[in-house]
Amino acid sequence: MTTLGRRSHFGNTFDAGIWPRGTGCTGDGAMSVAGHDLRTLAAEFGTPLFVLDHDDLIERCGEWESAFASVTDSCDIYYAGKAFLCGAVAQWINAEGLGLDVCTGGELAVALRSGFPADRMTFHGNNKSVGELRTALNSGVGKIIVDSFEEIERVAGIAAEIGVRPKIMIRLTLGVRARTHDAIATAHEDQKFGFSVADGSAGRAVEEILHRPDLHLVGVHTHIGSQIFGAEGFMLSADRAVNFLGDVQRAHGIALGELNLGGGAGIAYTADENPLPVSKLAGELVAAVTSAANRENIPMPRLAVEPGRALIGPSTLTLYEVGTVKPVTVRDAGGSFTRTYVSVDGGMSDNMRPALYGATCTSALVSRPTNAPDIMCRLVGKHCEAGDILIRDLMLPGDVQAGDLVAVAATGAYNRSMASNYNLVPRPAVVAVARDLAPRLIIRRETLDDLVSTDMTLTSECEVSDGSAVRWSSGAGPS
Ligand SMILES: Cc1ncc(COP(=O)(O)O)c(C=O)c1O
Ligand SMILES: N[C@@H](CCCC[NH3+])C(=O)O
Repeated sequence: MTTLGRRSHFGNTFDAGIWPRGTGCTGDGAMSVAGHDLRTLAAEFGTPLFVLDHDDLIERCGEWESAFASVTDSCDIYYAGKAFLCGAVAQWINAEGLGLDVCTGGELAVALRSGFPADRMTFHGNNKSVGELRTALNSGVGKIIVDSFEEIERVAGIAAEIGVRPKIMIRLTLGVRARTHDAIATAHEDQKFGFSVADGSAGRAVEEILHRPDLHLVGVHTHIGSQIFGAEGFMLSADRAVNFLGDVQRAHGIALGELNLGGGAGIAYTADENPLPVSKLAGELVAAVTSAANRENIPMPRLAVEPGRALIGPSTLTLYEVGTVKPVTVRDAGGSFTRTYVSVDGGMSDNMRPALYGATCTSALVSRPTNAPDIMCRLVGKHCEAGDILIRDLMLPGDVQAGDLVAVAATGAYNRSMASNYNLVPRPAVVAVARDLAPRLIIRRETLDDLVSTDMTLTSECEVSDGSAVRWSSGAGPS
C-alpha cells in the first residue's frame, strides 16, 4: 500500500488475517480500524490503548453459530469470558444469542450486572469458593461444571440450603496432550483440572453425584487446552468422552445427554500460523461424536463448544506510542550486529503472553508511511524487567522514532483480561469502534487514584502517616 510514493508499513500484512477485519489505510498512510484513524484514537483516548473492532467480533460469533448449525441442530456456543469480559462484550454476546462461560465470581458478577441471563451461563473453575457457588446457585446459573470431590459436596450442600437442584456437568481428564504450550494444555493426566477417567475418579464422580438428590447430572465437559491448530486432539478427546458416556450408560443405565467440548481453537498471531477454519472444525467434531455415539450405542448427545480466543482475539489491536529507540551492538560468535530496542509505553503488564509462554505476535508502524528500509528491532515495554519483551525479533522501518505509534495485532484475548498493575502502571483503556459510529469507550483507563484506592495509608479516608518511625501510630493490639 503506497501513499504519495511512500509505503505504509503494514499494508502487506493485511492479507494474513492477523489484523482486525476492519483494518484499513487512511489517505496519508496511517492505519485505521472501521474507518477510525488510529492517530485520532490515540489523541483522544491515550496510549496504550486496546482498539476493538466490534463488527469483527460479531461476524466471528455468527460464523461459529452457522458453522455448527450447518452440521448439527443441537450445539450451543458459549463465549469463554476469560478471554476478555466487560459489560459491553457481555451485552453483545447476549444479543448474538450465545451462551457465556464464566470461571470466577468476578466474571459472574460482570456478566450478571450486564444483564446476561444466568441460565445461559456455565460456571467453570477448579477451586470455586463457597461464596462463588452460592452466588451462582442463587442467581440460577445454567450449569455448574464440577472439578473436584470437594466441590460436589459443596454444591450439594448449598443446593440443599437454598432449595434448588442445579444442573451439573463433570469435567473429564482424558489423557489427551494437546499440541500447544505446556502451560495451556489441560487434558493430560498430570495437571490440576478435571476428574481422570483413567484412574477411575471420573466414574466415582458420577456415582457421587447420582447419589445426591440435590444435584442433576446432565453431562460431561472436556477442554484440552488453548491455541490449538489441528482437529486431531479435539477429535480424540470427543471420542474418549463419548466412550465415557457409553460406560456411564452401561454401568448406571442412564444416558447423559450433554457433551461440552470446551474451547481452544487457535488464531494467527503471525503470518505463518494457519488456524483451522471453523467450518472444518465443526464438521470434524460432529462427525467424530456421531461415529463414537453409534459405536457406543448411545443417543447422540447435545453438544456445546466454548471458544474464547477464536472469537475475540483477532478483533483487537493494541496501540502504543514509541518512547525511545536505542541501537545496541550485539557481539556473538559470528561477529557483531546492531539490534535496535524500540520501547513502547506499555509492555508485559498489558500483554504478558510473550513473557509467560514465549508467544510471538505481529506489529507495525501505523502512524505514517515511510520509505526507510527495515531494520532488525526488538519491541520492548517500559517495565523494570529485561524480559519485558513484546516481540523478540521484528523488522521496523529504520526511521522509527519517539512519538511514532506502533500497533500489535490480535490482542483481544488474554491481554487486557490478564493485565496487571506491575510497577504500578494503570491498566489501559479499551475502545470499541464500528463503521459510521463514534468510538465507544468500553473500559476507561485506570487513573493514579484507582491505583492508590486500595492503599490503606494513601486513601483520603485513612489517616496519613506522619512519617514517624513507629510501626503505626495507634490502635490496641490483642488483649
Ligand atoms: C474450560 C475452558 N473453556 C474454554 C476456554 C477458552 O479457550 P480458548 O480461548 O482457547 O478458546 C478455556 C481456556 O482455555 C477453558 O479453560
Ligand atoms: N491465557 C492463555 C490461555 C489460557 C486459557 C484459559 N484456560 C493464553 O493467553 O494463551
